[in-house]
This record gives sequence, C-alpha cells and structure tokens, in this order.
Amino acid sequence: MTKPMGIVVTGVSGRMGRMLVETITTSEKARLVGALERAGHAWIGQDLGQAMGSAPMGVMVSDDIAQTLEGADVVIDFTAPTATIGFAQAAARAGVAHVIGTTGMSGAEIAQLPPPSRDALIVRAGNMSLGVNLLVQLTKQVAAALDEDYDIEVIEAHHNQKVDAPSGTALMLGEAAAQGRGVMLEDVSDRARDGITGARQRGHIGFAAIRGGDIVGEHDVLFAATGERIILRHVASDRSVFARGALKAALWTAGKAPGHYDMLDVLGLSEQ
Ligand SMILES: NC(=O)C1=CN([C@@H]2O[C@H](COP(=O)(O)OP(=O)(O)OC[C@H]3O[C@@H](n4cnc5c(N)ncnc54)[C@H](O)[C@@H]3O)[C@@H](O)[C@H]2O)C=CC1
Ligand SMILES: O=C(O)C1=N[C@H](C(=O)O)C[C@H](O)C1
Repeated sequence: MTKPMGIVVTGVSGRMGRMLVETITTSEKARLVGALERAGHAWIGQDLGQAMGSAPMGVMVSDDIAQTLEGADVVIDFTAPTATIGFAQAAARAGVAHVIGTTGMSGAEIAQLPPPSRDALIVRAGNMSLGVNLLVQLTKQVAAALDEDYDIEVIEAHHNQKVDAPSGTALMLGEAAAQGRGVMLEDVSDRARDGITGARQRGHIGFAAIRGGDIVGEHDVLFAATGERIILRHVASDRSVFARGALKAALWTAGKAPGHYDMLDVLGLSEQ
C-alpha cells in the first residue's frame, strides 16, 4: 500500500477548514499533518481535535507556516486572498504542492502567486466540485452552439457570510460562456446594474448575486431568447463536495510536474 499523503489545512477553524479536516481524517489515502490559523486566533497552540470539541488528534494548530509545511506533501487552502498569496510563496519555498480554493482574488493578486517554475505546483479553482466543473464544460458548449439572440446571465446564491461577489464559480461559468462565444469576458461583462441602466446590451454576459441564510452555493447559467429559455443549474447542498474535490486535487499532485493547474486538469476534462 502507498504511504498516505501528508496534508496541511489552512484556515482550519473556518467552514471549509472544518469540512476538510473531516474529509482528510476519514480518508485512507491521506493523513492530516498540520493545521494553520491566522496569528492571534484562539485555536493557536491547541490540539486541533480538542479545539473542535472532540478527542485529541495529535495535531497542534499553529500560525508558523514554514514550520508546519516542513515534511508535508500538500497544503489545502480555503482562506482569503492576502493569506493565500503568503501560503503560495511559503509552499513554493518548501517544495509543497498548494491546492487553492480561495475566491475573490483580483488579477493583481493572482499575479503575485509564484510563477509555474521548478518549485511551484498550484491547483486553483473557484469551485472544486465535480458537478460545477462539468457545468463549466456544458456552459462552454451551449454558448458555442447559440448566437447572441440568447442573452447569457449567470445567477448565483450563497450564505450571508460570503464576502466576495460574483462568486468564484460564477466567474468560472462566465469565462466558459465567453470562451464558447469566442469573446473576452472583460469586454462583455455586466457586473453591476442599478438605476437607469439602459436596455441590455446584445452579447453581454450579466452577473447577479443573492446572499442569504445558510445557502451553500447555487449557480444558474441562463440563456434567454425570445420565446424560450435554457437554464443550466448546479446546486450544492453540502460543503463536502468541495472538500472531496480538494482532496482529489491534493492526491492528484503526486508525481506531477510543477505548474499551474485547475480542476479540469485534475478531473481530466480540460480537452473537452
Ligand atoms: N473553491 C471552492 O470549491 C470553494 C471555495 N470557497 C472559498 O474558500 C474561502 C473560505 O471560505 P469559508 O471556509 O466559507 O470561509 P470562513 O470565513 O469560514 O473561513 C476562512 C478561514 O480562513 C482563516 N484565515 C484567514 N486568514 C488566515 C491566515 N492568514 N492564516 C490562516 N488562516 C487564515 C480564517 O480565520 C477562517 O478560519 C472563500 O474564499 C470561499 O469563497 C468556499 C467553498 C468552496
Ligand atoms: O464562499 C462559499 O461558500 C463558496 N465559494 C465558492 C465560490 O465563490 O464560488 C464556491 C462555492 O460556491 C461556495
């Protein structure tokens, strides 16, 4: 049997951090070897299991990134843009693969990730679920098959604690629609409508964000024409779909060449 992969989880007290701990500790293929939280967090210095209100796990929560990454194979990171840039640089220095689920990164922040080089192996996706990555491919195909008589709108809904909009997934879907149409998303994107906006511009791709309660994550891609509408939809009802995808990505990095990858690479969907 191959040795379980040693994984560090960042933002371990967060919604995704906790879900990742559960997913990794119940996998035979992986072993949780480190847990990171931001400096000053109440869990720093505590056993992770006890901090989570259960039995000790023998993994201490730390804010020392370099020390925690020592000897690990992969770090899985669902935190915040600035934190993710720091983890990416530390992971490259340590020769540890970095799976990034963090969303809301600007172009300038993405440019600060270490370049695909000898040391940096990054898998980054705004959504790690199989279903959404299939939806990305479907969106590209449908957008390629339809002309601009079909207005494309991406509508997303999330819980009331989400801090970024549009969601990372909505942007992936908008990008896929733009690719299908053979246009650049930044040239056709409508991200804010308020007041007297004027009529919708033909060929534009619109985004709308709903925030409320405990909605895990819902995405519709609407193709609306005169007389008919096509709606491609994904509904996540449990965060475990994202954590399972992230673990799959972590395991996939074994033996891979350094570079920047996404979930389409991990799932073998990139050529479709
Ligand atoms: N790609 C995907 O499939 C998914 C992506 N996400 C994204 O993951 C991110 C986190 O989401 P949630 O878990 O819901 O947020 P959350 O707010 O529950 O958790 C974020 C955690 O990161 C920690 N953190 C912040 N700065 C840190 C630092 N410098 N060092 C260590 N820890 C730090 C916070 O203390 C917190 O525990 C968001 O960007 C969200 O959009 C969420 C779900 C799925
Ligand atoms: O913040 C979340 O919760 C989620 N974020 C990701 C996004 O921005 O698309 C993925 C998922 O929808 C949940």
